[in-house]
Amino acid sequence: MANGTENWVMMVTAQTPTNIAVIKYWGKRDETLILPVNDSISVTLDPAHLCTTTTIAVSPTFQQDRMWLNGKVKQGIELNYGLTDWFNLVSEIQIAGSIYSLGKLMNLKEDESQLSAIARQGSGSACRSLYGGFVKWIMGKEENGSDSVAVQLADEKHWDDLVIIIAVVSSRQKETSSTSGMRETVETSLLLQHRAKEIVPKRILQMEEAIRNRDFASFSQLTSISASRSEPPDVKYRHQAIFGD
Ligand SMILES: C[C@@](O)(CCOP(=O)(O)OP(=O)(O)O)CC(=O)O
Repeated sequence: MANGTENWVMMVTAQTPTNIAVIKYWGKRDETLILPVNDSISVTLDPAHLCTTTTIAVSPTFQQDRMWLNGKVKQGIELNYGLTDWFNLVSEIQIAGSIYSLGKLMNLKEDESQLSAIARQGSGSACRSLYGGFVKWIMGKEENGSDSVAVQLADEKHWDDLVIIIAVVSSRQKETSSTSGMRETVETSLLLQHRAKEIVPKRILQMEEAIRNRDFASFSQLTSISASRSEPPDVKYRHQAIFGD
């Protein structure tokens, strides 16, 4: 306990990879435990190119919780410690995963369910960064989230000539956060439950097969359908002028 005379600082640093979803999750069934409405699959990016370096510091001399992101203080963060996060990428763009690297920092190696639960508190998709290669985040059914875990589908050597190019088209922070976008979708979308129950489970199986067979045509097609959140066929019945752009 702090008695006013102690001035120690304890620091731990961890580095974790980021991941990019190829079958995305969109919507949470529990916002506290961060439990998704559907399974998702991602590719973990090579940490030699993209990663997050997180340093956490605790000290009885710290007066308040503070967080720095890429060297700048972030406001409105409530933590019981000082935390610095560095992305080796220019901005806070949407590359899912690893934001606080919490599981790794706490060094909980044994229990996969606990690791996923802790990583999810940083950002739901962060639990997929616990493994390299291709990773599935199983949504789980239990109310306490114990079966909502990340599992590795194939390691990083399985498809080693697959190259992912990240093109940063804007460094502006996105206007709607994933958290609020998902909340609004869960509250208002008539199609979300249909997507989660009927569409995604089939896509997950197709994607698993595409990864297993290193079938780039299917892999890329499934990835782009999942990213656009619209369904083929992409038929526009109205003239372009009606859309007003
Ligand atoms: C579209 C997504 O990238 C959304 C990721 O959302 P987050 O997991 O980053 O959301 P929060 O937990 O609210 O921080 C889809 C995905 O990565 O599966």
